[in-house]
Amino acid sequence: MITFDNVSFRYKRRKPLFENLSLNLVPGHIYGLLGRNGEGKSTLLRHIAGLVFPDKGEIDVFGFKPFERRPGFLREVFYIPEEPYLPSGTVKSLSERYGSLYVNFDHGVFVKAIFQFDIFENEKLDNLSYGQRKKVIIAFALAANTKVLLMDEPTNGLDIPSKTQFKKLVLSTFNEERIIVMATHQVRDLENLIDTIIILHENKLALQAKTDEVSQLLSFQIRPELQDHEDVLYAQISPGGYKVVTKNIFGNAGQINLEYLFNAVIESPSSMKEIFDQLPVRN
Ligand SMILES: Nc1ncnc2c1ncn2[C@@H]1O[C@H](COP(=O)(O)OP(=O)(O)OP(=O)(O)O)[C@@H](O)[C@H]1O
Repeated sequence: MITFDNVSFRYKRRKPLFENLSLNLVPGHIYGLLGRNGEGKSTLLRHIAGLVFPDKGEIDVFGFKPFERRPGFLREVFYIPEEPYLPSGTVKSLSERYGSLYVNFDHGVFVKAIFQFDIFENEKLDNLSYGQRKKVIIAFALAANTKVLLMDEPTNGLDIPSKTQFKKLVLSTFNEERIIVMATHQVRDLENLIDTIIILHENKLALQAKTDEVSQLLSFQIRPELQDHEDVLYAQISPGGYKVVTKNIFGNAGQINLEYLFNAVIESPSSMKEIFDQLPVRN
């Protein structure tokens, strides 16, 4: 379990980034963390990883205070920053040298992921492109089998087939004991992968909802015209008419569009809050 209890934080000489932020993340879920540029997504991941500590409030990660960075904590939390660092050596040597830092490291998972990402085991890490380096660190992180896996913009630099492989690999290595949090702007890449959406907006948690809750409460449709639009929470013109987000009054769960959901939360935060306040409080 990861808990933020009334966390406030600002970088020195900067405006506040989080104000009394409370959050509960539980094992068995893949969270998608969304927010506009500079909203604090990377900073939130860095708080969980213990690389930044809060000015106020408490953070608990499976019983550890992250910023103490105890060995038991470091063995169970893997953080992939947007620009990951890789040491020198071959792809294979990464797993051989550093896998033992993680008690549950599965060399077989690493080899399989590397193969599926079309990377050669004997390739030198220094010679890899940005996207290939990203794939290697993702393969290593999935093989590390930590309880917590934090990924910042994991699909940046991945080509289209690799994004599909990425989703398959994440789902095939995921289990009920793990928490995965992915911060991204590439919302399409998260479709059918994440099961819970977190949106940060203006120093606060604007939304935390499971995808099935979103589809029960909201409807995403295309309307040829936008005449009677009182019920519309968000509309965007598109080739087939208007793509709109409305309340789901008929209760038929349909497909979610994460981009429109995000825009609806940013444009109509109070209406969205009212709708999502119907959900039970998470402890
Ligand atoms: N080390 C730092 N020192 C001072 N300010 C920082 C530092 N790191 C980030 N910031 C500032 O904190 C704010 C949040 O940054 P952060 O990278 O967490 O946002 P983000 O939501 O991940 O942004 P993006 O979507 O652009 O990647 C930004 O205004 C950024 O300039």
